Amino acid sequence: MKQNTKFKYSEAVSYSDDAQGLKCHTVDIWQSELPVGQEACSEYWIIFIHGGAWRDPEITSSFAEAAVAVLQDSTQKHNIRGFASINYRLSSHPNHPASPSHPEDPSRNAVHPDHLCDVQNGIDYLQKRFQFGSRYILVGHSCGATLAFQTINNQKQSSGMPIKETVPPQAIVSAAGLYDLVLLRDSDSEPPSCQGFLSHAFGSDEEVWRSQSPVYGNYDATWSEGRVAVLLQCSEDEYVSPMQLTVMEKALQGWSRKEGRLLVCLTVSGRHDDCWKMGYGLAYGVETALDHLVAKPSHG
Ligand SMILES: Nc1ccccc1C(=O)C[C@H](N)C(=O)O
Repeated sequence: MKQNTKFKYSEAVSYSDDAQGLKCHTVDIWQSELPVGQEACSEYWIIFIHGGAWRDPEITSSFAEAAVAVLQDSTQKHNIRGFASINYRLSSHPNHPASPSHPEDPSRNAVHPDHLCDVQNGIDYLQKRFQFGSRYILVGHSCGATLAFQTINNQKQSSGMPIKETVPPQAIVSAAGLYDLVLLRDSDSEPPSCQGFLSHAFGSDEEVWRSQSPVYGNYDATWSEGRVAVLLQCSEDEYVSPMQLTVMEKALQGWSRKEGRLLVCLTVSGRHDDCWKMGYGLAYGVETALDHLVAKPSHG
């Protein structure tokens, strides 16, 4: 019965085989309880990646809860096979007022590409378990948006830790994204904070910041599965300037020219974190992506 779509919730499912069993190597899952039917080819997994400047211990996988609640009740719910929200190791934040990081804590001392490795491991776990291939939408907020685009650009990265090669998503919904890291630092307000967390997350070599910035991706070459990119900006964002969206829109323009692809930029109301705290902003982005994916199904 369409009206009875229910999603079974599993909290903190481990995606890693490490013996430590770290909480940061887990994913929350909401799985549709409907039997896989004829509509399976129009059903998507929605996979969330949280923000928090790679370091904020108060922003975790649970950031997706409000958007999941909105989407479970939306007209698009029949096109959703499940939701997942990925935790990943954070970078150090020794000055956090309530929970400063400890130098020995393996979950709070990550440096690029650790965050990305974890996200790719989470997606790999979900892809193996649920077999959805490219039929998923990656939804990233703030640095989670950076990570979402990095999963496409870093498929074959060979230096450092091995990164799982996951099948890229058919759509990305990115909200308040950090797309050009050097520009982010250069447009920092007073008192500056970006230099600090960017150095903790990527080290001091700005060439790494540049090469890891989503604006320098070659999406025409690397994202052949991609059919929709929805870029959201928050009208009262206190951290991210509208320039970030402008440069990313430009970076995706060549990719978007191919027939059947959609690049949309949307403005949602509220401050940097309101779009996930209230859920409506992220849900609106996901609904926009699903509208296009389902109206023009690909049979590839
Ligand atoms: N300064 C930023 C610039 C861009 C994006 C996020 C932030 C943050 O500070 C977010 C987070 N609430 C934090 O304090 O870590």
